Amino acid sequence: MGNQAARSASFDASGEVNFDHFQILRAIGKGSFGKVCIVQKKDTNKMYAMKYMNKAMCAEKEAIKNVLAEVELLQSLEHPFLVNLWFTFDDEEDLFMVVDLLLGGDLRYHLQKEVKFTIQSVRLFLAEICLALDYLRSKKVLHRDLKPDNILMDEDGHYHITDFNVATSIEEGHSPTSVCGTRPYMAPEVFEAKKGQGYSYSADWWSLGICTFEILKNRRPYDIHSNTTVSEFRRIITDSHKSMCHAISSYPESLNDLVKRLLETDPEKRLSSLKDIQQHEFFTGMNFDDVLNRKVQPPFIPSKDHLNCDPTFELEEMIVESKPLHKKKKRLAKQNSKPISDPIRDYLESNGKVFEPYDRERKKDTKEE
Ligand SMILES: Nc1ncnc2c1ncn2[C@@H]1O[C@H](COP(=O)(O)OP(=O)(O)OP(=O)(O)O)[C@@H](O)[C@H]1O
Repeated sequence: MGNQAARSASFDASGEVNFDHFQILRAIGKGSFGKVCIVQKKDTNKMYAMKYMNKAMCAEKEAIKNVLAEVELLQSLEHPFLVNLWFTFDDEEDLFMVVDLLLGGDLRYHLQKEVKFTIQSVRLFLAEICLALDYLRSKKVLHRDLKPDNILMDEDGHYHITDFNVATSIEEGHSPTSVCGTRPYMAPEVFEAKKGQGYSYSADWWSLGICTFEILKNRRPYDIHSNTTVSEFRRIITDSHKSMCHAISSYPESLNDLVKRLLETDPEKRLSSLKDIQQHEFFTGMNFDDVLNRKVQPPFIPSKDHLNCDPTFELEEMIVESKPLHKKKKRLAKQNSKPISDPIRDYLESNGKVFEPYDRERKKDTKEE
């Protein structure tokens, strides 16, 4: 991406974090609400992924509430196996989230490439994600959309959970009851939440069970789709339970048992805590402190020869995009005379709040002083 504007911009590194503090290197991805590019912070030279969402588009898609909730939630979290938020700021057009840069591609990408994960890889994958889920539980957070698309790998082969768009905080004594997430990965109690009792942390562990099966077999255990109805759901799970068990029967018994216990339909009986995991035979001999400290060498390391993402995003940004990021400075300078509506700040104002940029680096410095 051309970055003349960013490069030549003068900026005050001691001031509030903003777009000028970063050099835009290249576009790497596109989600339903925004785009992602690789950036370098000019004062520290650290690399990050910068997600930016057009404010007007957020308002059009009625996504403002969720986006702001995600930003607020991410500010309270930090863990080696999450994609951590470092900075948030905005300008007239966009809301920016600067997060850990993970260049190993998402798990979906590797499944599509038909990577054969060894038992040892699956073991480390599970240990790292279980540590992240345990951390989320300690923060009273339920992710609600754990799936291969939302698990990113770093260049060393460690796993990181991302996309907290539908995550929720669980208040003491209040179980969430809204049907949320991606159907093929949704726990039965979430799928049936409206007629049931609500659900809790164990819902994420069901999704982890589905992901684990998918890593082993490169397909999901149950034929559930975005249009599967509540009444079909139970029948599909009951009818396919035997074939699910059969499909994994050639793996070591301890792994078999683990997958079945993650895919336990009764959330009360489901394996759903780090303690359960640490005591399970499949993890005999695994030192979870070493895992947490990234001292366990990942058996599968994503290829470094190429960026594990689609190069078309870069081309699209340069050719098709009507408001390219690298021309932002000029564009905003032209607009300066015109008053621009700001749906995000308006939304906050109507809720008695103001937009505040976030800077995790500065927070850490202030703590250390
Ligand atoms: N932290 C990151 N490091 C490296 N690449 C990333 C990072 N976050 C996202 N990407 C890339 O950008 C793409 C789009 O990510 P994004 O999170 O915006 O959307 P999504 O998860 O695909 O979709 P949705 O917006 O529907 O959740 C991802 O598929 C991935 O290739």
